[in-house]
Amino acid sequence: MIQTLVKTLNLKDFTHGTSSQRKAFAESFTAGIKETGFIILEGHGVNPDLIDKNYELWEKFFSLDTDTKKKYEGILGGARGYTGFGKEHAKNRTVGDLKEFFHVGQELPVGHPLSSDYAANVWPEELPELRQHALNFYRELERVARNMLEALALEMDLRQNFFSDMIQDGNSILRTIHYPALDESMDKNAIRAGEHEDINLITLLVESTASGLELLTREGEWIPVKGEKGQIIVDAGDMLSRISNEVIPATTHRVVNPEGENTSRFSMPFFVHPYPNCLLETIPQCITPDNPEKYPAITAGDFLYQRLVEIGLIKEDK
Ligand SMILES: O=C(O)CCC(=O)C(=O)O
Ligand SMILES: [Fe+2]
Repeated sequence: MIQTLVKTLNLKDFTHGTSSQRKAFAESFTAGIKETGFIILEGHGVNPDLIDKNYELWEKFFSLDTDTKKKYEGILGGARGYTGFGKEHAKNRTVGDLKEFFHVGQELPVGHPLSSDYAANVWPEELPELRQHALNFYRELERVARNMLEALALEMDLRQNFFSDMIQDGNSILRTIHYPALDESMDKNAIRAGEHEDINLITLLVESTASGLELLTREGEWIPVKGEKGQIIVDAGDMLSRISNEVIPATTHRVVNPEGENTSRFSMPFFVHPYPNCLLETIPQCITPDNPEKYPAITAGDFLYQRLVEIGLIKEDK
């Protein structure tokens, strides 16, 4: 049932296909995120060795002692660097998630007009190789995101670069997450990642090392989704929901605690964000008499700030 509900698509159909294959890909992707919330992507062209190398290096980082990891903590509400265990919680929860993670953000050349909009990345000095591999991976995921957004624009009858221009030099985040094996000291009410929607336009979830990811169907049923090695799961976030006037709702998902073998889990979501000054305005085609405009325009930066307060990563200025 799960296999039939969440479609598997091949990105080559869009990047190298005939015009009818491109159209079919765009249609299936859009229908998938609209109706189910997730699609599984193959043929994305990200080198498997690059994925393995990133996992290998990040696993080494998370195995460092807590004091060492904390040297890289606390940069702009977790926008960059390390966020410690239990700190982030889903929007309507007070119990922290059972995870620690590390954020890598956009790096632009010195003198680039947007370079001062972004905090500098932090790199663990214990792992000198990490920077190059993480940034290569970031660029590759940006490329895949751009393709997916072009497909979405095609299906929505928008100009090809409508969405991909929004993420040009954008504020996307590569998050590597470590969910440790459960132990007695952990809060019994906590789960690996509480039910939530992502803040951004779309998310690319690179193959995780274990199961646990679940999707809430439009019918209100939780179903497990596990990408196989080499696959990327793609879902829609709140920003896309907002500008599409909820025509494409954000996907509700969570990561549940292991039931069988109690092992740690690693995953790497890439949150695809616009540049901070990008105006999130409702797409006119998504406003109809039955679906009048729901949200005023807001910049991506302001929207992100509001949401980071809600999930406990930023304390609001009073
Ligand atoms: O670990 C996963 O598979 C999903 C993580 C997630 O949903 C998130 O960090 O927003
Ligand atoms: Fe998420």
